[in-house]
Amino acid sequence: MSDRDDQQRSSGSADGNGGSPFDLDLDALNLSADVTALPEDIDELRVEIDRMDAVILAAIQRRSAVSKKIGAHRMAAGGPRLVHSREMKVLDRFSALGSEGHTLAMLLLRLGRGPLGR
Ligand SMILES: O=C(O)C(=O)C[C@]1(C(=O)O)C=C[C@@H](O)C=C1
Repeated sequence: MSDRDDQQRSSGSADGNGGSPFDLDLDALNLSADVTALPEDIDELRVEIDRMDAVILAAIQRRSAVSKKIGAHRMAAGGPRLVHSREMKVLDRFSALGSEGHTLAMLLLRLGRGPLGR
């Protein structure tokens, strides 16, 4: 079995990306929600929390910047500030997290487009 096969198996999906259509090497970031192999030591677990927060923060900052860039392009071309269909897709995506996913998705959208009504 190849290393690639191993990666695909360990991530638990056929494409090795947790169902993502993107060519993301999520295995390299070690993002598996299976934490059974982690130590039981709280200090060590907190190091992993801190690492995850760094990844999440960087991802949110990049997402916000990309979203602002799209918005600027669209509005410069005379388009609308918001695209409802795209926002629905984001909300749907984060419903994987349950009801709090909606709150998180709304927050991500707000970070990208700025507060409404300005
Ligand atoms: O996809 C777009 O057109 C965007 O402007 C990005 C984005 C987002 O952050 O996901 C932001 C504002 C829009 O209302 C819809 C989606």
